[in-house]
Amino acid sequence: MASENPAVPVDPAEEPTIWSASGSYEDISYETTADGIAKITICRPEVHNAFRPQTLIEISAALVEAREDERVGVIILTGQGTRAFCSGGDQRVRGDTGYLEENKSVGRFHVTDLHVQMRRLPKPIIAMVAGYAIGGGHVLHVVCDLTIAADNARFGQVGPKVGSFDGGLGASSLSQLVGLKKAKEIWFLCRQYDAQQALEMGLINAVVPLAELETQTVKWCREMLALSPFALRLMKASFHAAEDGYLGIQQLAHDTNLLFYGSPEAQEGREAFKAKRKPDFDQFPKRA
Ligand SMILES: CC(C)(COP(=O)(O)OP(=O)(O)OC[C@H]1O[C@@H](n2cnc3c(N)ncnc32)[C@H](O)[C@@H]1OP(=O)(O)O)[C@@H](O)C(=O)NCCC(=O)NCCSC(=O)c1cc(O)c2ccccc2c1O
Repeated sequence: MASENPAVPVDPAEEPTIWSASGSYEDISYETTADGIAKITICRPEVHNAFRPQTLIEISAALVEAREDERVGVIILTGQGTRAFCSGGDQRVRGDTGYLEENKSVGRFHVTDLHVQMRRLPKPIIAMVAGYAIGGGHVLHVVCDLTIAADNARFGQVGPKVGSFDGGLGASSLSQLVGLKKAKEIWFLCRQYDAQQALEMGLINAVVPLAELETQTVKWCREMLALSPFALRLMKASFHAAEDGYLGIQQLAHDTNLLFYGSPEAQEGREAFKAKRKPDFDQFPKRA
């Protein structure tokens, strides 16, 4: 919002949001703001934004786009319209071998790789949820780093009702969020929970009026954009390191490498190799 008094600087968190669309996608849209927010929207409102393989392939491509874009610091994942964030796998293309991509006879679960990609992506991903986050759509928001929900949001798992289950992050991350007993309740009873209940159980970060969902989510994004991107990257990796085992440690370790490469000590090793001389590491302290 423009300040009425030109002497008073505009709070960047209050700047109006102008989205620019890019890419050519069938099931999603990809938009960015000039100040570094990317928004990925599932555009299948006729099925409450259920995903088919193509949808997940496109989300994955858009995440790569957002990751590679050095201007982007935070990513919003959402669904088109106000009735649903996402209702999970499109049951119309669920085959006997997994979800079927067009023109393929053998199915698979594209979410397996997508969940890993979201977890390893070194920028915060924020789920912006209006309406249903159900089944695999619920797991998607669980895998996001933060969730802002509209007051009409409804959360729940339906797997055991429809002959499915997600024992991956849909179980482990969920129980980290809400505790083991509550996570088991969510899966064993397949109830739906409203936004307030979800907030109370630690499943989401905030509930806002539906009409303010995007402005509030953008405000959260801008607060993150004002912070050190590398510190956020390391915090995301740190939160996942233990649960992700060696691969979690790998992420943190390689992030440390990124920092180490900038140090005179690492540079001495590189320069000595290139100059075909012995490296002089004696100049560096053996730090306590
Ligand atoms: C979400 C609902 C509770 C909403 O109910 P409501 O009564 O408001 O709306 P309708 O039921 O009338 O829905 C409107 C319209 O959308 C269609 N639709 C909704 N969800 C889906 C869906 N997931 N797939 C296909 N179509 C859907 C619905 O049929 C209506 O169409 P019309 O033509 O009749 O108008 C309720 O809709 C609901 O319960 N939906 C089903 C939720 C569901 O079963 N989701 C799948 C769960 S399993 C899953 O997601 C999953 C995916 C994976 O990739 C996995 C991978 C690995 C392991 C496990 C996985 C997994 O479990």
